Amino acid sequence: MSDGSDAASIRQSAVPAPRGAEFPLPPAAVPAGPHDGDIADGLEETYWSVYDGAASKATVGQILARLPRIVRQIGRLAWAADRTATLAVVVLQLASAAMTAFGLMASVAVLRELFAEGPTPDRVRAAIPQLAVVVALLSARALLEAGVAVAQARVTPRIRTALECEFLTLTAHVRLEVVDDADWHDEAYRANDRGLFYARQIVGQVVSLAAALLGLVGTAGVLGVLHPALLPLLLLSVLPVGAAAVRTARARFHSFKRWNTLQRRVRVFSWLLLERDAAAELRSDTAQGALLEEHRRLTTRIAEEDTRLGVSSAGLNLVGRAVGGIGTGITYTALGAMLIAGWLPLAAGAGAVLAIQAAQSSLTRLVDVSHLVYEQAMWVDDLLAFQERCRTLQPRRSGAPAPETVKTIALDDVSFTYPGKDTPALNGISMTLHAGQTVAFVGVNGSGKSTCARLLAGLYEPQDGGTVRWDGVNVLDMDAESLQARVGCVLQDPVRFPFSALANLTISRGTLTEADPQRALDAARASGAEQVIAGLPGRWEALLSKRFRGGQELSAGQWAKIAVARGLYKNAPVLLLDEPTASMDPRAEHAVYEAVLRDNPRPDQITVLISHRLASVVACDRIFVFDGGRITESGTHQELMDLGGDYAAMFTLQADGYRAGAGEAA
Ligand SMILES: Nc1ncnc2c1ncn2[C@@H]1O[C@H](COP(=O)(O)OP(=O)(O)OP(=O)(O)O)[C@@H](O)[C@H]1O
Repeated sequence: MSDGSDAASIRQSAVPAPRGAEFPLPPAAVPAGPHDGDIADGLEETYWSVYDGAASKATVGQILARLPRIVRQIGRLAWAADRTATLAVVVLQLASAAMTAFGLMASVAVLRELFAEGPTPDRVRAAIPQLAVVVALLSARALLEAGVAVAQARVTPRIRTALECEFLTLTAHVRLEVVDDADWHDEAYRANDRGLFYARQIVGQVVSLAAALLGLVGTAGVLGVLHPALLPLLLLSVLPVGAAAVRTARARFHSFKRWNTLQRRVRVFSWLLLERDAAAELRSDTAQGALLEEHRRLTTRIAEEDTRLGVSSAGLNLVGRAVGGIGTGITYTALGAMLIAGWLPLAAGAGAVLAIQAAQSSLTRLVDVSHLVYEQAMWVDDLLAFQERCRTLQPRRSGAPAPETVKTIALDDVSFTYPGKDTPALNGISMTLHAGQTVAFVGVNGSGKSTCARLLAGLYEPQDGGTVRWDGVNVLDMDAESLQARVGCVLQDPVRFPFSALANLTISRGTLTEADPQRALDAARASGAEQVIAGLPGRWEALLSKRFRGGQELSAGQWAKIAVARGLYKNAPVLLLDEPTASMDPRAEHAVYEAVLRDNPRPDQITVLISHRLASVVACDRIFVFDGGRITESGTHQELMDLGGDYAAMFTLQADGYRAGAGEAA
């Protein structure tokens, strides 16, 4: 051990020099939110709003050109989800459109009887059978539409469930380094948040689109039967209505985008004001007022946007109706001329008026829904493209399963760079670990310890030709997930599974329902989780989450013990402990190390311990010191102390701290 003056000089060399003045002062006014500049502008550019307002930018031609593909795509999804229900939707929808057309023809027949020569009572009596037909057809249409709604209600949730299951299966299995990629994460969030949501909505919209289109075709057919010259007349009447509907739909989508942007921002503030995790800090920072002020400012803007949208919609509707009115005026004038010229009987003229009105309302609906479908299809496309991408990012499923036991793991020239990073996290690491050994990884923050552990766990794969071999077999020749099943990992920030205490252990063996009671008890004893679980009402069955009724709250240290128990319960040939005791009290930490590292050495297990508290690694068989992604020193504690390098400097610094504290206390 070095004397005091040596320790002081080592300490001085180990402590990094203070940063120079190159780091600029922050501005005096804090930007209010997660995005600089104007709120709406900042949020509009976020990854998740990429397709918001797409329908307001697309031309009518673009929308029309895409619609058939969208309908085919949704049809395929529906067909795969439920063939019978999909077929029912199509057949019933067609039948309902036919009923509408026949209903119109029957109405013309009623009018013909009413406009015929003769006394009024006779004319009314003569019209009664045709009236009965109209009523029967309308009733049949109502029944068919109800049938469409029932079939649609069957198929829609199935599409959503099928897509959601596929989405989660694919994303939950992608390789770990993919999840580290911020772009992938953004896409996953977007697909989950929007794609799945709109996938459910779009089915109903496509059905409405088909209904509106069939309605339009049906009325055109009726007009063609009444008189072919009525068809150009229909065009004259519906075109201005269509143009007005396009304008209104665009304005609505544009405004919706702005509204949505603000709404998302408001949710951030409501979440912060409500969320349990933020509650303590919010109060201690006395920040409620500041957040409420921001919330109020945004909700005021939303209210303004709502009013603006309402006023502009009213204006656009008025213009639309005026334009439509001109079209209708021209149509009716032409219709009148045809009647005067005797081209058309009066009853057919009245029927034409009914048909034109029906066509106008079908067209308005068609324009509205096609904009909606166009925009929603962007999100659904996005989801499907993301799923395709995830299919190419799955772990290796070829190769033999990893062996149940391992004697030696050898890393040779292993390098690894995280996606999007320029500098490697690991750079030419070589080491050999033997069963029965406990090794430690130490080093400054960011030196590559956890990355190396994850490579050992098969969670990452070596790049640039480096190899990891289990008993001589390259891990790249093994099934990736079977390899991961052979490594128990306890991480510094363990997942707090909102399940029972027992399920929090069994999950490490891939099950929430089947337990090995003796193994669970042994793991709980060795980790110190036994006392935690014993103190819970319900013990093993206690639910570890306050989010649910009857759930229990654990402290960070208690969660750490559960996490260690989980790692031990896995009973794998390799156990990685990545700063598992950082949040434990000193006695609990000591107990874990005693239990895991000293009392319970397993000749068939390789244990890797990552720790910044160097007192806990003293007893390890070998210590690897990491710096900048390389191993700079390795050996036993004594060998490294004798070397007088970084490890000795760090160890002495920590030991000195305790000694100084003890001196002051004395
Ligand atoms: N998921 C990630 N994505 C991108 N870079 C990462 C990721 N995880 C770690 N890194 C980077 O890789 C380098 C090594 O990180 P690593 O977590 O392996 O260090 P460490 O020695 O375990 O650090 P610590 O002691 O702070 O836990 C660091 O520069 C870090 O910023």
